[in-house]
Amino acid sequence: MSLNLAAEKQVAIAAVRRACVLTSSVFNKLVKNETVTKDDKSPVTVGDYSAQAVVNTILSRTFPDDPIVGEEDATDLRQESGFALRDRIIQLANECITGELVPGEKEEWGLGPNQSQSVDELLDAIDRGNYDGGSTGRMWTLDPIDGTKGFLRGEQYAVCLALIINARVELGVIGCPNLPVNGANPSGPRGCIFYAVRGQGAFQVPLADPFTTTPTRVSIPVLPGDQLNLLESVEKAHAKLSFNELVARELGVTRAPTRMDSQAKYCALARGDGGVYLRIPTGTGYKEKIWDHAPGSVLVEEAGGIITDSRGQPLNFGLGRTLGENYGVIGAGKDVHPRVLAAVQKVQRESPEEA
Ligand SMILES: Nc1ncnc2c1ncn2[C@@H]1O[C@H](COP(=O)(O)OS(=O)(=O)O)[C@@H](OP(=O)(O)O)[C@H]1O
Ligand SMILES: [Mg+2]
Ligand SMILES: [Mg+2]
Ligand SMILES: [Mg+2]
Repeated sequence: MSLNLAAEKQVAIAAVRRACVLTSSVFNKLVKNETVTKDDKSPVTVGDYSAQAVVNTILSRTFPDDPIVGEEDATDLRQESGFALRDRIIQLANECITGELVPGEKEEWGLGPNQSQSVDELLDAIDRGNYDGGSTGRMWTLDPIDGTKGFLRGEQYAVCLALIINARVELGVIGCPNLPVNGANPSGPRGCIFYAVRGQGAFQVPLADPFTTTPTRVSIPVLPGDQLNLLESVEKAHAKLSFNELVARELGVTRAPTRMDSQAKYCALARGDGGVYLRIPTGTGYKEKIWDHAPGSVLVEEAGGIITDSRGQPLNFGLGRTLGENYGVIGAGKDVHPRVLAAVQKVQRESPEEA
């Protein structure tokens, strides 16, 4: 049964749209000391923190009882060494949240021009993302900037938000400020939002034109010789690209893969720009985070695709902040997915050193 979730969808799209405007403008103003390295060596910028503050503030005003699993937390910003960064984040978040309504947003979701939030309010909003997750009830999951490395390079990144109810992703919204609106015209206008409510289909809407919504579908290969376009990570540390080469060979794919940061890969798959999402872990024991896959998975499923791990198991969003025992992610259209899964498993059997 499909849930309605009309209000949740509108709030989530409005919040993601605001965060996209914020992060695009931050990119143009970013200076060197506005990026810090987290304990796991990954980068985080004033853009990530302020986008999480904005989205969490909007969600908390509308759905005050819903917990949020967000990527970032404000611990570093509460220490004296983080005060300069903190002040910049507060300024950016307040500018964004008190700015003009974004189209499609209702008055009561945003904050008025005189409603700047205090430092504590915004740090607490960031920390609303500290929920541990779990298998029951409602929770949101937020990646304020997915693909921070892509963001810093001026390439693909995404603002990603999903609503999970009883461990099932029911709503996903992904904003891609740098993704061409038309995949067939890469030099054309950029910036789009993708969204899906389970049972209601998947859609794309340009960031600049919120009233032109188009349904998206995964592509269906017509001829047996049709070349699949593999969508892969950019960072070698995130996915084993040599494994992907063996899978491509097994599938008879000779065209070069498309490498792209972030859940923009799921969006490309959902609108038929790519044929396969393939992410095989590098064997370091890294556990995938739910915010890196929740919105993308419902989007692709609603666009007619299938998402599993490399064993063919569904992704389990009910185990906490990570996907736990899921190993790797394979996404593709219904007809293609079984072929890719078989190819992955064959390579795992025949080249165990790669698996
Ligand atoms: N070691 C390792 N293995 C797998 N995944 C990792 C790893 N380290 C980080 N991450 C997460 O990867 C997120 C970005 O994924 P991408 O697919 O965009 O990767 S890539 O940048 O294109 O390679 C990235 O998301 P963001 O931190 O939001 O950018 C991380 O959550
Ligand atoms: Mg990160
Ligand atoms: Mg991420
Ligand atoms: Mg992130």
